[in-house]
Amino acid sequence: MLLLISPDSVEEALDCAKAAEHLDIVDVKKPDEGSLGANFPWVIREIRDVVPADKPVSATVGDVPYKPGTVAQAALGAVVSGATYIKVGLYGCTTPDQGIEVMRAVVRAVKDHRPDALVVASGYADAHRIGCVNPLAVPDIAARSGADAAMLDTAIKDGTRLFDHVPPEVCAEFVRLAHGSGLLAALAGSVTQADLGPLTRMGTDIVGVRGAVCEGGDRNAGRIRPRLVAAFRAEMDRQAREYAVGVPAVN
Ligand SMILES: O=C[C@H](O)COP(=O)(O)O
Repeated sequence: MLLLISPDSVEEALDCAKAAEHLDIVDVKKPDEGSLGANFPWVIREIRDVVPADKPVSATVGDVPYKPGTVAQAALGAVVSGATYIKVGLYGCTTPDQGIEVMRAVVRAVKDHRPDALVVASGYADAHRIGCVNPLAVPDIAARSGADAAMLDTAIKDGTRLFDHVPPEVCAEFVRLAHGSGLLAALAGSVTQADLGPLTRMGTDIVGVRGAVCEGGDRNAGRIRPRLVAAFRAEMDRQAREYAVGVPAVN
């Protein structure tokens, strides 16, 4: 399982860089513009410059409306700025067809510019609270639009977590659906170390985290701390080892 960490600024990205050996992907976002809030192109560029070259930089394109042209252009902005994982939150898409339309436009915009960039279609575990597409529709949206990964995050960061909205057995079905279509499965949403056992066992490819590696577990007021990234990775590694030898780790 890969560890994706979401800094909100160049300063936080520098702290991620200090913990680079413990993480896999640096994901640029702007949390004060939403769960998948998009940051400025120059911030993506500066973060690309300070993160070690062997670590991919991801960027969120926003909690996007059902406006395929607008979103495609924003996605191109992210890839031109140096991101090679482009994450789109299908916030304003109320039907799978709308999600496919938006994601097809994004895939074309991104891959025309950079064929090796990965496109991530993200739904929301708490979709029922915001009225967007059902979490289990996301793998099919991703597959039918030519995206590379299906993801879930939470839209409303009020302390509720991924598993509060989509229980582990349903997340496991999400992962199965994604893998069945040849996609990567990414899961996030106030994930804590306690969630790593189930996430590992269900075969999650990427876990996305911010709050759990911020001081005080506070994704807004707290800052990302290298020692918390290291501790999170240590628990991921422990779960992976236990799973590999068939001994369920005690959470
Ligand atoms: O992509 C991952 C998100 O940044 C997760 O943030 P969170 O762990 O604070 O919910």
